[in-house]
Amino acid sequence: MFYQRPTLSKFLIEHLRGAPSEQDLSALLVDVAAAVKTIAAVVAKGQLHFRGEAAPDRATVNVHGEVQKPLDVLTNEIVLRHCEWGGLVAGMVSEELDEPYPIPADHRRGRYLLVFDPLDGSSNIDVNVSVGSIFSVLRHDTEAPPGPRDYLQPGHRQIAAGYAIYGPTTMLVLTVGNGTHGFTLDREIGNFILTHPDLRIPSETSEFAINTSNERFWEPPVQRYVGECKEGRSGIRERDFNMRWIASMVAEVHRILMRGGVFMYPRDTKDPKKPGRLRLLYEANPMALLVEQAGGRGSTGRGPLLDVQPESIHQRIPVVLGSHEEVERIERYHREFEDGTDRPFVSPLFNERSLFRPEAL
Ligand SMILES: O=P(O)(O)OC[C@H]1O[C@](O)(COP(=O)(O)O)[C@@H](O)[C@@H]1O
Ligand SMILES: [Mg+2]
Ligand SMILES: [Mg+2]
Repeated sequence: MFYQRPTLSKFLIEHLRGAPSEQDLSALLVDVAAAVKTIAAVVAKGQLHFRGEAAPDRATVNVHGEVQKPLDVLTNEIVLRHCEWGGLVAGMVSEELDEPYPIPADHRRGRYLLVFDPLDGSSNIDVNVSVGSIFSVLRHDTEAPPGPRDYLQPGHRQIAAGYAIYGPTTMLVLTVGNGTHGFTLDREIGNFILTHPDLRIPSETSEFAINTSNERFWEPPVQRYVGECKEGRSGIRERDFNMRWIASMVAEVHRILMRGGVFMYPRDTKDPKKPGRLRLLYEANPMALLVEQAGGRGSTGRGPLLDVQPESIHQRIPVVLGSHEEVERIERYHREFEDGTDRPFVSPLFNERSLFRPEAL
């Protein structure tokens, strides 16, 4: 089948033409895309994949203390095997590995570091809901093999970032620093085709995504923001909001890139040892870059995500991202909370237009 639209390889050649130092980057991204195609095929098979084989009977636990599903382990292997041999990466960090993955001694080492979450939203696998993979590429401009500290680069140093979403269609959404672009996998010809060039996130939204079962653990600025959204047209926002929660960050960010919205996994007090749920290097940073390249904003609630200096490879971070004006509003609520000028959140039962407001009783 012949397409007028560019394939991923053609797009990369055109977009990286002016950057001779990044010649190998397109080759690496093509390797990542090959891994994504393999994962798409495996995910699509579901339980059929393990038919007749010993589906692992002993659950393993990753560095985060989370039970690894067989597909977490398998998809991690798929990315490592596709990307370790091409002489393009110097090392890799994965959500599923305690330590950075060193390139085997008999393979050539390249000048890039690949960090990834091979299967995001894996709790959705058993219920056949969209999952994804997330990745980010950093530079490693030295001959020496990378140590853990070499991966601790702030998000604005990413030279490429992307995710794959395994939904009704498989898509690869990518940035190499000049916009965010979506490619759809044509399974018959095995190619990613540019179907969504230059995605733009509307700056305002009436849709938010947050796990409200954690509401009692949120900080006041987040309670204030979500409370005001829920008040809808009877509150200070003067319009109704809609809410979504897919429990798969890839699917939430994809929706935001397609039609706007705001996604939050904020700091909470559920587990005081954890400053957030999502991981900085391979979840928050790549998504923040994709969102910012599409005109949105990525924040911790207190400042830009892409400016955070990582302290460890599996560090967690609060995440607020999506439509620019909404994220700025949430940041303002955090500032007002910290300097004591915030408006205390008043239940809708007692707001200005309610019959139940204290002075009306
Ligand atoms: O259990 P919750 O609060 O719904 O968490 C959902 C979040 O966890 C994640 O699934 C974490 O990713 P992993 O599946 O890679 O651990 C995010 O995609 C999602 O936003
Ligand atoms: Mg994840
Ligand atoms: Mg994962």
